[in-house]
Amino acid sequence: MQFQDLVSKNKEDWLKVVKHPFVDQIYRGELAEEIFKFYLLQDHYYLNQSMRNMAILISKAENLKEKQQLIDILNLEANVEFAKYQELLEYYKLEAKSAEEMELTYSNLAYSNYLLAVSSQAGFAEGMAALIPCYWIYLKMAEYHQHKLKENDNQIYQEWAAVFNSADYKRLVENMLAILEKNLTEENFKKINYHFNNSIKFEYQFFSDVYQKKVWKI
Ligand SMILES: Cc1ncc(C[n+]2csc(CCO)c2C)c(N)n1
Repeated sequence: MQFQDLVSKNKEDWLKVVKHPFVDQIYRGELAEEIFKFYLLQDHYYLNQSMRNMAILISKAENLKEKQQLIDILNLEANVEFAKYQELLEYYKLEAKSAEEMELTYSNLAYSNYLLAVSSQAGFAEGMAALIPCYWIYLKMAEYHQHKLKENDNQIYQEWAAVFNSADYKRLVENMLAILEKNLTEENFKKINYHFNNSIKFEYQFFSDVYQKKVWKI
């Protein structure tokens, strides 16, 4: 079994994420600033949880090479993406809040806790399968919308997009895919696909809630 089998099987769903209006508009420079600011605050929480999740996966990695690769990715997350978010929050004079102090979207709370639950309670391969859409889909988004940046005169959105369009980022994602592929078998494919698909759906819902600025209310 190969990563490509997961890609084909889930194509209809992941293309919906890639083509979500939030993504199209950010690459065109047309996304309303209010929505972007809302995304930043929600995503700040998500990234914090995502770093915890990576730490769990690092602890479960099978060998030194996999550990080193995952540590590199955590390093990128902490020192590139998360650092960029801190800068952006300062630029917009926004203050990142803890979960108890902010209103989260339902999908943000559900997705970040889903990742932590799979990583801590299921095996290493399942944890990787649940986590990979988060990285891989941002690469697919970059590939699909990159050409729109030429006419995008929003400097902030350009900088945001640049994080996911570097050779370094591509290499890190490819390393993750190789780790998953090594752990993919006929026997575990169904389970792996289940987690991969759930996270793709969570990515869609994350954008969808943010696009509507829809916090969790009953
Ligand atoms: C909901 C949500 N899903 C995925 C990402 C993208 N992302 C999160 S961590 C990471 C690794 C590199 O820092 C990447 C690409 C996001 N920001 N928000």
